[in-house]
Amino acid sequence: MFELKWLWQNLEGNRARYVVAICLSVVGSSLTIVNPYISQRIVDTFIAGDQAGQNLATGRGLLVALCLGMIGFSLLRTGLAYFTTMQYELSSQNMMYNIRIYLYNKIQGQDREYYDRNRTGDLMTKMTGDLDMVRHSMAWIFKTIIESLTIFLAAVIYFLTIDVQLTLWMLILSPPIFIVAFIFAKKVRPMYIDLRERLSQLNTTTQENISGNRVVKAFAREEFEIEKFTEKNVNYAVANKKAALVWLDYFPYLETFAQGFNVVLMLAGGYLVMEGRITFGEFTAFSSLIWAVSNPMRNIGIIINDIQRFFASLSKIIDLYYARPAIVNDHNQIEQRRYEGRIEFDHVRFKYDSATVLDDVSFTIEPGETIAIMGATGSGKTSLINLIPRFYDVAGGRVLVDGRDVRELELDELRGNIGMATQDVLLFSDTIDGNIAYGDPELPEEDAKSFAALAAAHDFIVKMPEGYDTVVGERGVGLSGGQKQRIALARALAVRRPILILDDTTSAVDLETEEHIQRSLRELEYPCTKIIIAQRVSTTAQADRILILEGGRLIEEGTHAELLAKRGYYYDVFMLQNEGIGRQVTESGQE
Ligand SMILES: Nc1ncnc2c1ncn2[C@@H]1O[C@H](COP(=O)(O)OP(=O)(O)OP(=O)(O)O)[C@@H](O)[C@H]1O
Repeated sequence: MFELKWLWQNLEGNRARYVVAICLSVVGSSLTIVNPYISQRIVDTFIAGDQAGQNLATGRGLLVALCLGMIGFSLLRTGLAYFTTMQYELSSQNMMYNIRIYLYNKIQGQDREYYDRNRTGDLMTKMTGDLDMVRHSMAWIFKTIIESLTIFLAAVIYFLTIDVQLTLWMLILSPPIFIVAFIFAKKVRPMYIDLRERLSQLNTTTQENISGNRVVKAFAREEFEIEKFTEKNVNYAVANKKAALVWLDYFPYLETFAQGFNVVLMLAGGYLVMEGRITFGEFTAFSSLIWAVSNPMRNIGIIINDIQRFFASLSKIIDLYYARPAIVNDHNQIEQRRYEGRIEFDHVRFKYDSATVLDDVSFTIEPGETIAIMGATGSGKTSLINLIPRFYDVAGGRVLVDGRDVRELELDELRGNIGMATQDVLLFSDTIDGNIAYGDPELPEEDAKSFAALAAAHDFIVKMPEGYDTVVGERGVGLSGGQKQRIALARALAVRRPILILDDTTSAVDLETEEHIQRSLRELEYPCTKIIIAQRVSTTAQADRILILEGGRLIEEGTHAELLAKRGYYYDVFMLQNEGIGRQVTESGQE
């Protein structure tokens, strides 16, 4: 079976330990029959046999030895069980540790499309609940199965050596138990797959609610969110109960059959004792080992339950394990070149699934140029810039950097030549200094400060209680939208890359601050091609050229003055923005 083969492969480095654990399980479980055997000897020799009285008088030494043997074997079994469990735990924990690292790297290596398709809550479920279910199965469920099977077989073999007929009478109950268990397993499997899906939905709802908590509060939608959560919670609980109740449907049959072993033993065993075919001691051995046959049968339902959960979780992990991103970053250790920063879009077409977002887009940006991109919301601006670091691949045409198709370039090198501040600002829960130096951990504090000053962030940072050492909360909590944008800009500038992409980075800052940032960008001390997505004419007016996108097509291209003269989309936006603020920007781009 593929899943088990996969587990075995991933057990590498811990296989010997796991095999030792299995062997010890088998040995330890086989020893279960030793004490019933000693009991049988004691009963036949000293209690119920014809010579019992005489043996008791003359063979006390043997009796004591047998009793000590029983105690000794009990202790040995306990010690073995302890050591065995430790081996299972160690090997399964080590294996999961390795798989967890691998999966985490795998998630890191996925492309943007993967993140578009997969929910965070689902990925979190895979990395936590599913992995733990598999570990639990490796350590406990497999152990239980192996030990139950061994005890069952050892008991049956021992019974056969005593009396074949009685053994067969007892095993008469096994086939119906297996049939019931098989039907149960078939019925319950899809339920656990469904249950796993509902758990993932529950986690996704919880995760979205926690990360979107500020929006929930802003719209006073707590009640709605609670209802949404309750619905998912009820769904999960109902599915859980349904699966548990299926087990309960089968439980009475399995339990009755399991109890039936005692009845068969009493009837058939009692008859054989009366007939003199087996001794009273042998009957005692049967009686004290009957659990070894009935318990595995009784537990078969629970084991099947766990096995189904195990396979449901394992298949999710395997999906993630083998997920191949379309855009693969091999992280080849090559010497990274510094690009000049020439960018060319050559009849680019791009789509998400089947929806075309960019169509026949062509333009060239020379090294050092500053290009502004403007367009209505949804016109494809972000999609366009995402093609440069190859977050997505084009559906047609080519994107070239320094004259080479980005698909031919080494991804680390390509991305290592681009500084980017995205529209959705994400800061890590770290110090402000740590956030600015995210792309270059070696960045001296003085440099972090000077980039913060360029991004108009220095003044507000030094006013914070601990200045650059202030820890910002998750996603930059404690900072205003504009402050977050400025730190993100400082972070993008601090890496000193030859291509700088800013996606609406100054949308939340006031005009005066924006002017400061524009000046900084013009006066950057390192050579850099800048692509700036902006909605304000005050930002775009300063650019060497402006591209206007509409419905995924490039409809206008030129300088501020050229586009105004064209009296098209840009001119309309210019007029609209300047009506209310007293024509701050003139046609020549000066304030
Ligand atoms: N990950 C995605 N999957 C599917 N469709 C997407 C995805 N991202 C964006 N789109 C769609 O692609 C189109 C262009 O989106 P894009 O974000 O590029 O526009 P934009 O011009 O940057 O908009 P805005 O100014 O609002 O940021 C939109 O219709 C959007 O719905």
